[in-house]
Amino acid sequence: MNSYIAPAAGKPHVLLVNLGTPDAPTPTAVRRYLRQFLSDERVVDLPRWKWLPILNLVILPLRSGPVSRKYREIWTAQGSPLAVETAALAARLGELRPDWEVAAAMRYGNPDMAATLRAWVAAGVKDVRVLPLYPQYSITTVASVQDVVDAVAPGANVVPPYFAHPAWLDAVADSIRRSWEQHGRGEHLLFSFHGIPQRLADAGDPYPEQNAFAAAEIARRLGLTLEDWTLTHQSRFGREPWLLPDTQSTAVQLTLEGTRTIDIVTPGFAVDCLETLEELQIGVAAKVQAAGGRARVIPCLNGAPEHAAALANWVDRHA
Ligand SMILES: C=CC1=C(C)c2cc3[nH]c(cc4nc(cc5[nH]c(cc1n2)c(C)c5CCC(=O)O)C(CCC(=O)O)=C4C)c(C)c3C=C
Ligand SMILES: [Fe+2]
Ligand SMILES: [Fe+2]
Repeated sequence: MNSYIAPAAGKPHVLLVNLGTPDAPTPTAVRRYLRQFLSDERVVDLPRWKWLPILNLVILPLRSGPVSRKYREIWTAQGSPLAVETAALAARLGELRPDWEVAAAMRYGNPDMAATLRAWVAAGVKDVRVLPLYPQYSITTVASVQDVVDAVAPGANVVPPYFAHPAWLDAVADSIRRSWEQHGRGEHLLFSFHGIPQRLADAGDPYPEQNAFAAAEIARRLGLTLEDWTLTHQSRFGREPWLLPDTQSTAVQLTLEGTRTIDIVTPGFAVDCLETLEELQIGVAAKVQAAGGRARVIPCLNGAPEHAAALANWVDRHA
């Protein structure tokens, strides 16, 4: 025996988990992705006998084609923005913390979080930390990641939501300031968060309060008054009432009332994705322009060094 080499299994293993995205911007790949995503009872909590026929006979046949065309509009040479940016963030975190093994995975689609966790458990890794890339808790997102962890790596540590972490709040506020310096400051700032059904909020999902806290803390860091900003929700799905007010209606209403320039920031999304790049940057911006105004979407933190540093610090605190 010569020199001793510490086994890789001895390092803390940190898994960043994002929602997931299709493997290709095609109807077939989108269908496969939506089937897995929308079959999750945490996401759609209707009785299976009622939901699965609707999903398979109505939603998937009608939605896969049109949604694949939306993905096509934002697809990059490296792949889906959500996958590319999540991998970039994981790489940045790995550079920052060479003492950790860092990987990126998805709740739905690839790379599959369950497969990564099973491989780590099989390799004898003792210290596994899972960081869901959702700043705010929702049963529809974080509880679903927890389900997979409970099933395949029950000894792993799931790091709590970071919506109140000062370093993260500072990083988002700084990104808004930087956008203002580069492009000028809009007359109004919208904090746009992905929606959930109002019914889940009424039943106690803490998501709305965590969004409100984060938006108010970021606004405070920017010295904004209550007239300067509005919290809105986007990406409504299905027919039941979702959280209000809606991002697009609010942006158009503000424009019609005379606001000429609107900035939109999305502190519920760790990285840019279909919902920020297509729904907001393409869709909402066009509606605002048609109403005679201008909306600018501020990029997510993505692989920014301050983002990786804030998350590293948060993971450390919850070891
Ligand atoms: C009942 C349906 C849905 C709930 C509840 C929901 C909650 C939720 N979603 C995110 C983050 C993202 N969602 C994204 C896409 C997306 N979301 C839904 C449905 C629900 N989301 C669908 C059907 C889709 C796919 C696109 C479409 O068919 O319209 C994405 C982007 C994925 C990408 O590939 O870029 C993100 C991110 C959160 C944070 C959340 C609850 C808090
Ligand atoms: Fe969603
Ligand atoms: Fe959407």
